[in-house]
Amino acid sequence: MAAAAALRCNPRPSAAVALRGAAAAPQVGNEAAFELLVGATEPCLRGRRRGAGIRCQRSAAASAVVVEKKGRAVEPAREGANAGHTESELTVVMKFGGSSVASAERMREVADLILSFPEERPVIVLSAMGKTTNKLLMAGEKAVGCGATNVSELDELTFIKELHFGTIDQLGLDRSIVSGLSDELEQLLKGIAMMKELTLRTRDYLVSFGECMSTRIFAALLNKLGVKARQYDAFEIGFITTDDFTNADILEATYPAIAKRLHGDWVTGPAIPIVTGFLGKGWKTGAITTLGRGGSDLTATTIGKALGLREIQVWKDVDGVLTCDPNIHPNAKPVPYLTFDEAAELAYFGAQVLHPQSMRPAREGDIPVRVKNSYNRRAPGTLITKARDMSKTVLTSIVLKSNITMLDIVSTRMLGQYGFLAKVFSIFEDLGISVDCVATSEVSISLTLDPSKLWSRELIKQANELDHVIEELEKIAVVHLLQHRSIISLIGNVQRSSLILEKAFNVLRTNGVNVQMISQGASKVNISLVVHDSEAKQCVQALHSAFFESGFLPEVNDILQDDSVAHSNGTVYRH
Ligand SMILES: Nc1ncnc2c1ncn2[C@@H]1O[C@H](COP(=O)(O)OP(=O)(O)O)[C@@H](O)[C@H]1O
Ligand SMILES: N[C@@H](CC(=O)OP(=O)(O)O)C(=O)O
Repeated sequence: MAAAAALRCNPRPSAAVALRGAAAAPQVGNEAAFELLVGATEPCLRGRRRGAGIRCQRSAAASAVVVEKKGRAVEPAREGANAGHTESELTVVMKFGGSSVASAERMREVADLILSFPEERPVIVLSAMGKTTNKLLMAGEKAVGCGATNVSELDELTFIKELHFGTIDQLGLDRSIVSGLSDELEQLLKGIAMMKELTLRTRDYLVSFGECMSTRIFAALLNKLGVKARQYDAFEIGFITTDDFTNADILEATYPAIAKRLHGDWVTGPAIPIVTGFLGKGWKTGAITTLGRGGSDLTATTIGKALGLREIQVWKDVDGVLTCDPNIHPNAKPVPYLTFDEAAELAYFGAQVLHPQSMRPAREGDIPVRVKNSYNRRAPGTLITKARDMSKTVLTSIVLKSNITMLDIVSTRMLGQYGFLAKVFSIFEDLGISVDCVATSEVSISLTLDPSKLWSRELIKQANELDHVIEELEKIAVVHLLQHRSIISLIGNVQRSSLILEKAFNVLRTNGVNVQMISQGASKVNISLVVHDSEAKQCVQALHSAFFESGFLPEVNDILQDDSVAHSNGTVYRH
């Protein structure tokens, strides 16, 4: 079986490039203890990779680890734990968010959780502890105006030091693990105070201390527990990004680079990799970048794709992706299955639970993503895959994105009809502003602007930025700027749009809400409605109650099984 797998994995061995020599080691069965694996000093015989990264194989005959560029895709069997992966390979990536590692107790629990999966050989991605990122940002803002001599007294700096040194003490670790970083952080804050300026580039350097500290502490904890672990700063191991500070995009070169580094280190000296989430290195500047708030999810899926892992797990403080934000509706329920498309729409349109870009690598590598609760391990969570049976799906989840800017743009007919749309969008392109939802008529366009892209510019400049957009648009159109709007996204099966919209508009009419724009059709899994901010939460609550708590969906499912309704173009059903 192993030999056959190896053959399939390396169809053109002559094209392979020798990476590193290594002595043969005995194969270890899947059932072998975790400690045995991480304690092993020799690489096992074979490994193979899927996805866009490199494929690695150690030839038994040549006694060398070989790496070759991805040729034709190799489909491993998926059945069973670690199916298709040999013992020399890392199998899953497990990402733990800030809430999962917020304290010494939580770190112990996460260590215990990881060790409760002895059959896995995981890569661990960690976020900063608890609210550290927010505290760092706050410290930076305060430093701008407090004067260098007062930096040491900043409450946020004291909080960060107490949290990290306190955690180290409680875990019985050595303070030197982070003392250098702590000094560097204080120096940086003094620098900001002296310059009286906090640029986006400095902001990214500043927040990087959170992940750099949490990963060092956690790696030290695992090592203390007798489990070999190795800490990595993502910006040192090949996470190459654009230089868009605070919202950088991962570049393609990242995949082979991190696969080479993580796999190479693993086969020469197996130790669980503990990688900083959220961080990268700008390809032009060489400076530390961040991937946008919540970006550790993206770090995890990038690693999953690069190494062709069996599964990507993101461990949160909720029982998976829920039917809506639990802060909006306490009765939100876990959604057991999602497709990458649904999850991507959901994330992009505001569900904080997943980073907006995080589904892309998973989809490209076709690696399943499991969203789990580190506070409730037994909860099944949400499994996100390429496809699922949508035949009985109507609505999956309701998402709210607030504080949206909307523009109504009506042509002054200075341009021909065919030139109007092109001109409008070229203005957004020139100014680098993303558009979320669009509705067009012959001579007008309504659209909403992506707040995260606006946010990524300095907040202070936002007003000027919009002024500039409007100034440009007014050369060809009459423009109305509508602020404080919200997008409510109904994620589900758009093939059932009549059913969804009939129910939704019923609810909105009952609540006296006027929809200001609707966007449907472009996405097969999302219908977006724009309402005023002041009505949005109440709308989501009412919609959630109507769709998920009133027995509506089970009733619809019953009807969908009835052929007569299946052919009734979606309009005949009971209320
Ligand atoms: N549809 C949703 N499903 C689940 N959680 C959601 C949803 N919308 C918003 N959330 C919020 O997202 C939080 C989890 O995301 P996040 O804080 O980024 O997790 P972590 O920091 O652990 O990665 C939850 O605590 C919840 O409050
Ligand atoms: N620490 C970063 C990155 C991150 O992903 O965090 P979390 O996983 O806790 O959402 C942030 O707060 O944005």
